[in-house]
This record gives sequence, C-alpha cells and structure tokens, in this order.
Amino acid sequence: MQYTEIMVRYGELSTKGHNKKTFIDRLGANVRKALHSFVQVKVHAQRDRLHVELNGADYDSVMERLKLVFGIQNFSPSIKVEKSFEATAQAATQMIKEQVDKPITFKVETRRSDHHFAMDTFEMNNKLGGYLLDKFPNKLKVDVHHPDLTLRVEIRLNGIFLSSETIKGAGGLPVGTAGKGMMMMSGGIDSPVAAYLGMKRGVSMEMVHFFSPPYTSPQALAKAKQLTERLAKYSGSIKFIQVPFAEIQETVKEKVPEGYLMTIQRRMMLRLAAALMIKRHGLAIFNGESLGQVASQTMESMLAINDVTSYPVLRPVLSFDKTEIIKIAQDIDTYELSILPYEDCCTVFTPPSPKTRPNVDRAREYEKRLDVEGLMQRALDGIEITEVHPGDDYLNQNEDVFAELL
Ligand SMILES: Nc1ncnc2c1ncn2[C@@H]1O[C@H](COP(=O)(O)OP(=O)(O)OP(=O)(O)O)[C@@H](O)[C@H]1O
Repeated sequence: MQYTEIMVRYGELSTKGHNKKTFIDRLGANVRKALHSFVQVKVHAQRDRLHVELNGADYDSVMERLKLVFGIQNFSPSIKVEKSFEATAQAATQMIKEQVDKPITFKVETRRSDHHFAMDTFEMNNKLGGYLLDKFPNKLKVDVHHPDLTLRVEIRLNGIFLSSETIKGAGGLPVGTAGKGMMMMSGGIDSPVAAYLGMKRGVSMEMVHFFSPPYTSPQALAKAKQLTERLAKYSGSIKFIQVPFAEIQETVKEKVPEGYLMTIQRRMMLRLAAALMIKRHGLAIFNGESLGQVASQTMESMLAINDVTSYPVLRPVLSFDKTEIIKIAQDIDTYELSILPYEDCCTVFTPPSPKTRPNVDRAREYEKRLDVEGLMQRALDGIEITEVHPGDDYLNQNEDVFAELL
C-alpha cells in the first residue's frame, strides 16, 4: 500500500487545557527532530491530530521512529484520496485486498470535519460498507461491535483519508514540556531506567556522570555514554556531562572514617549535581535509587545524603522491585550494556561495610575535615560536555584505541 501520511493521535496532553498549544508545539518539534533524516517528510501539528506527510518516504522506517516519541497515544498509516466516493471506494478496495487472506469481520467508521461534503458519516459508512461487501462477498462480514478490521474514513477539507491499522505509541508527555532535569547517571541498571521514566513524563534530561580516572577505565566512561546514546533515541540528543571525581574520592578516603565514606561521597555527588542544575537552569535532580536495594538506599541514608540540598531529588524507580527495573531495562535496550563489567567509581571506593543507617549530624561533622568548596570548584572546572546522538558509538571507539595500544 502506498501510504501518503501517518496520522498521529495525542495522548494525555489533550486534557491539558490552555497548555495544550505548548504541548502540541513541543510534540511537533520533537517529531520533526526524530524524523529529520527523512528530508521529504513534512510534519503538521494541529489541534486534534498531528499529520506526518510522507511524500514518498518509507512509512515503516518513519513509524519505527515515531514509536519512540513520547506524547503519542497511537498512530495510523493513512492514504489520502480526492474528495469523491469513487476515489474512496477504490482506495478502500485496495486496502482491504491486502488484508483479507482469510474471511474477516469489519466495519467502516467515518468522521467528517468538512461539513460541506455531499455525504454525511452515516451515508458513507453504509454506502462504502455495502460496496466492499459486494467486492469481497466470501471474505467480509460486518460486525459493528468487535470487528477484526475497522476501516477509518476521515473527510477533511483537504481530502479524504483512509486507514485501517492503529499502532500503539510510546505514551507519556512530550520531552521538554516538564522542564530540564539533571540525571545522575552511573553505568548501572537503575539510572538509565530512571532517566527513561523521567523523560516519559516530559523531562528533558542532561546526564551527570562522575568518573574517577585512573581508578576507573575509559571503558566505564564509554559505557555511561553508550547508555546515554540508547536514551537519546527518545529525545533526539542528550548532553552528557562528565565530572572528574577522583580527587574528591581520594580526599574523602583519607579524611573520613570508613563507615561514612559512602555517605560523604554521595553528599559530594549530590552537591555537584545541584551546582550543575543551578548553572544549567534545571528544575530537579534525578537518580536511580530504589528503596532498600543497597546500603545507600535506606531512608536514613537518603536523609543523610539529601541534607546537602533543598532542591528536589526525584527517584522514578524508588518503589520498583529489581525484577521490574530489569524488565524495563530490557525493553528499552539498556540492560545488556548495564551489565557489562566495567567498574563504577563508587564500586572502586566502596568500603566493605558502609553504614546503612548513617547519622546526619555525624556526616556534617566528618565533612568539616574537607575543603568542600575547593574540591567542588576543581571538579566543576574539569567537566566535559558531549552532545550524544542516537547511533553514536562510544564502546567500539575505545576498543580501537585499546587495540592500537596493544
Ligand atoms: N558514577 C556515578 N555518576 C553519576 N551518578 C551516580 C554514579 N554512581 C551512582 N550514581 C547515582 O546514585 C544512584 C545510586 O547508586 P548506587 O550505586 O547506590 O545504586 P545502583 O542501584 O547500583 O544504581 P545504578 O544501577 O543506577 O548504578 C544511581 O542510581 C545514580 O543515580
């Protein structure tokens, strides 16, 4: 079938009152970004629907990209014909022919926004239904309640559009409509899932990754970037901010009792994430903590760590079981990368028995032994920012470097 456009139906945003226009404009921009490599495609974001005019582009490839755009409830590949019953009947015949290898039930469902068109919706349903029954006498039967196939006919000012397939979209809200978030992105399983869930609710994420050369390898850094690449598919591109953390970890290890190493390191990470958030006009910090999962993820620990900032620290996977998080990670294609065995800066410096119930006052006390401002400033002076795009390859780049070194 030579489809001419993809008709996109909005998700939750259609209930957003006067914000609706902002949401639709953003979704339009996100769809354009997702489809920018299809030069002939035109996107029209209108009040009730968004129309992707294909102009000859391969509709399967376009639909694969659309499936990743948040804010879309579902979409249908459609064919546009001139405004006559004959043209509609001809296209409908072609459409049905391609889908009836065995007998099926069907119904015609017409919507009409052009009220000057000669036939109303009732007439179109009946006449077109009858025409198709005549054309496929042994294959089609009408069932208006639970049809196998619904042939949708939309009579609009600029033509008649037919579709028979509805494909589920990614749901959620268009990325960017909720503002910017700073995602604390490790190389683990949980933070990419947390980032995905935040993006699904409209947050435009920037990744903050702490790395500790020479204790952590270039591969560990590349893995965090590659995970970001997987998530960039949902927003077009993502800024990856790498923050050097070795000096802080060495100093904390030297000056702080072992039981509080992890708490103080996490306090420093959160301070840095908050400083970056302010500088880059973010509205919240996100992390991948899930309650009770490891030592730093008890409520006492969260209290002791969260103490360094009054900005919102949002935890999208807080109440998820590990198996639930893994399921999402598999669905979004981050799991296999996350389990690659490249060490994270936290694992390198994790004491054998960190305090699971640290005390806030004690954490503050131990921290007085550090030049917090100086350490932070040097870490912030050393940041590097990379714009990560879908399709970028970081892991294999490094393999080449290693191969050359050997
Ligand atoms: N190197 C890092 N850079 C940025 N954020 C980090 C880093 N390490 C940990 N974090 C943040 O702290 C959270 C808790 O980390 P922790 O290592 O305790 O848990 P985790 O369950 O292994 O999480 P993850 O699977 O996301 O690594 C992470 O989800 C992430 O948001």
